[in-house]
Amino acid sequence: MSNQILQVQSLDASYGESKVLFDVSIAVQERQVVGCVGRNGAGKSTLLKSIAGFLQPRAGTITSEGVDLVGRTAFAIAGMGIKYVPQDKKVFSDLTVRENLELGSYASGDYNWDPVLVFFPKLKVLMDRKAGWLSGGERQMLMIGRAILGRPKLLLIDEPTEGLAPSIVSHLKDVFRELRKSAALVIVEQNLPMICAIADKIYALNEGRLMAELTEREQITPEVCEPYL
Ligand SMILES: Nc1ncnc2c1ncn2[C@@H]1O[C@H](COP(=O)(O)OP(=O)(O)OP(=O)(O)O)[C@@H](O)[C@H]1O
Repeated sequence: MSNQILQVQSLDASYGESKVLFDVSIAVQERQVVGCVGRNGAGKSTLLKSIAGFLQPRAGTITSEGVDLVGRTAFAIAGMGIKYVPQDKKVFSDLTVRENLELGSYASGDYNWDPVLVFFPKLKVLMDRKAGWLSGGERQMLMIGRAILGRPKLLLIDEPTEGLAPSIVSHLKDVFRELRKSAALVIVEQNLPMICAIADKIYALNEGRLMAELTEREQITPEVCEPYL
């Protein structure tokens, strides 16, 4: 279906000889929030990396609105409005927050920072601070802020709340609820109350295989997801 923001079909992925994903299929519609849960090493990050073009799949197809993503570079995929926020919260540590945002603007061609600063007003007072000195929460704000430049159609966000204080988790939850008004989100999360509060659909992975696809509101609960962690 061409109006699908993302369709992954029968994806196999590996690092060298080591196979990590087996026959994984997921679908994301416009403005949907899709959660991906699973134990450590289940292959969640590998799934996001494959979609974002950082890892070329061994088999399977990945399309966005009918356009094939496999074989395109990560830069080209980002240019199509599919932005990836990795788990490692890597920023340019020696550059200021402002300079990090400037690089995001340069890459996306979007120099309007108003939406970023509406979501994350704290970044205004941190503009001249080196990004390497930011707290984990502030760094996550910068990463997500940079990713929303260019008004992406799909955000792939890997464990955004890991290690963050409850107040920042709650803030990010509100930000994701706002972001979904203009973009679809795929969020890898271990925080089940948080992801269940905002997701329309949850995929559970285990040892590289899809174990469950939860689509009914009453299934999207921490209790139902817990056995997959
Ligand atoms: N660059 C790499 N080279 C080789 N193996 C890797 C590499 N990255 C990940 N793996 C392996 O692939 C498997 C899946 O890892 P992945 O990071 O996708 O899992 P995950 O579900 O995101 O786990 P976590 O929650 O711990 O981040 C693991 O067995 C991991 O050791």
